[in-house]
Amino acid sequence: MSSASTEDGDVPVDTSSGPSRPRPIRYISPAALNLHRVYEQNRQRLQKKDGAKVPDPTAPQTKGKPRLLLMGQRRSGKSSISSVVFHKLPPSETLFLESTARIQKDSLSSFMEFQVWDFPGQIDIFDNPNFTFDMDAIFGEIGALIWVIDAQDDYLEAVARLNATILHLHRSYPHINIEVFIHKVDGLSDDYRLDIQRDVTIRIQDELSDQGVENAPVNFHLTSIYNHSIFEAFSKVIQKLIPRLGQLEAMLTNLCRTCRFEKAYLFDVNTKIYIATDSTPEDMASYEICSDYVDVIIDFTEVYGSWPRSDQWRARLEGEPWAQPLEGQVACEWAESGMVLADARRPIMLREVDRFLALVAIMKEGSYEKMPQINMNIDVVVKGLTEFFEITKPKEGAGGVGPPGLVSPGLG
Ligand SMILES: Nc1nc2c(ncn2[C@@H]2O[C@H](COP(=O)(O)OP(=O)(O)OP(=O)(O)O)[C@@H](O)[C@H]2O)c(=O)[nH]1
Repeated sequence: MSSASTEDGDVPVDTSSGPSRPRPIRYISPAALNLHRVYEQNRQRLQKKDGAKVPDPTAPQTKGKPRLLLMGQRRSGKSSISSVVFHKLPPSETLFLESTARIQKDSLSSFMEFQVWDFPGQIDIFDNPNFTFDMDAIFGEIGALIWVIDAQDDYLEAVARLNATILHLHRSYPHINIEVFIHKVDGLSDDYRLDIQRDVTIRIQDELSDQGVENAPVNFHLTSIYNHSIFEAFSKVIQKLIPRLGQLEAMLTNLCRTCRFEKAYLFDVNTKIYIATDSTPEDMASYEICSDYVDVIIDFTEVYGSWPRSDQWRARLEGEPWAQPLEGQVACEWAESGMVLADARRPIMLREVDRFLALVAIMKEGSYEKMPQINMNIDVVVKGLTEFFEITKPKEGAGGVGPPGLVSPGLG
């Protein structure tokens, strides 16, 4: 399961004068070093190609952790989004969140390490009389800028500030993805949501093309913390940070074809963000049911995880149709796998990949009888996924190791 550490962030200022303080020595595994090197080379190559500024690789900001920056007007919902998605705060409790006074930095260790920075709405980093912001320290990492617009409020000023921000960034950091969350759409009708999205999109595109900026990487999402839309939007944002996402998708597409699954998702179990899915068209209803299923399993195992099981129970699970010792049926030693929930027609299957990731698939009617073959195929895919993520996983001793994910009801 993911673990998060929160620092009450100091505003990064330009500290060019005075000797730099020695930083604590941290163990970095050879795999992480190699990954960091490849990542750096790739970033510098991309930036050189476009003649953009290449930040100093020894500067403290290049820690190899992609960064998500949450920006927007005051009370637009930035802290609520971060708390609901990354800290499991119930949406109704965001009503009591205080306004953010300083940059809030979260470091998240999951299937990959990344950071989430929550900016106070009242600070304009490009036009601030009190501070000189170190732009490289903020925007130096490849990641995404998430601009939150309150759709229930007058959004013209928010759009104007977003335009100014895009224009500033476009010059020095043209590759940063800008993700616009048109937020708090829960109180709005479907038609009105689409009207707002169209209006915001046109206002941004018109302003950018007036300024001669074409094809800026700006994407739009309709979001609310009161439903799955915020998780779905974050899934899309995170997926852009995963190298070789296409290979993950190809694995899931092959699995769906071989096992005749309707849809398969690879979930980060802690945040319910999906890392990848197969190539069939996006389907919100499938995502919702799979996401709820992850929740059910987590809740269930939290309640019953340590329940001692009888030999009889174990014998039943090891018998037909699985015919395998329980240890052989689990994806890793910390976690249960191969859970099947059969509603009337479409069984849903969850299989853990490791302590962070779970494969969830919606099967077709009648596929339950073919579980032994399906399990064999899933074994192969889980092995492939494990290899894929091996290099990006946080290592023991390098910090950020969370408790086991879905603890087996039987093995607890
Ligand atoms: N209806 C609705 N309200 C939301 C949503 N997200 C956040 N809110 C509410 O918006 C209010 C402001 O949320 P915050 O997260 O504090 O806003 P912020 O952008 O972090 O504000 P600053 O820290 O001042 O920059 C809170 O009362 C939240 O409950 C949403 O999706 N729908």
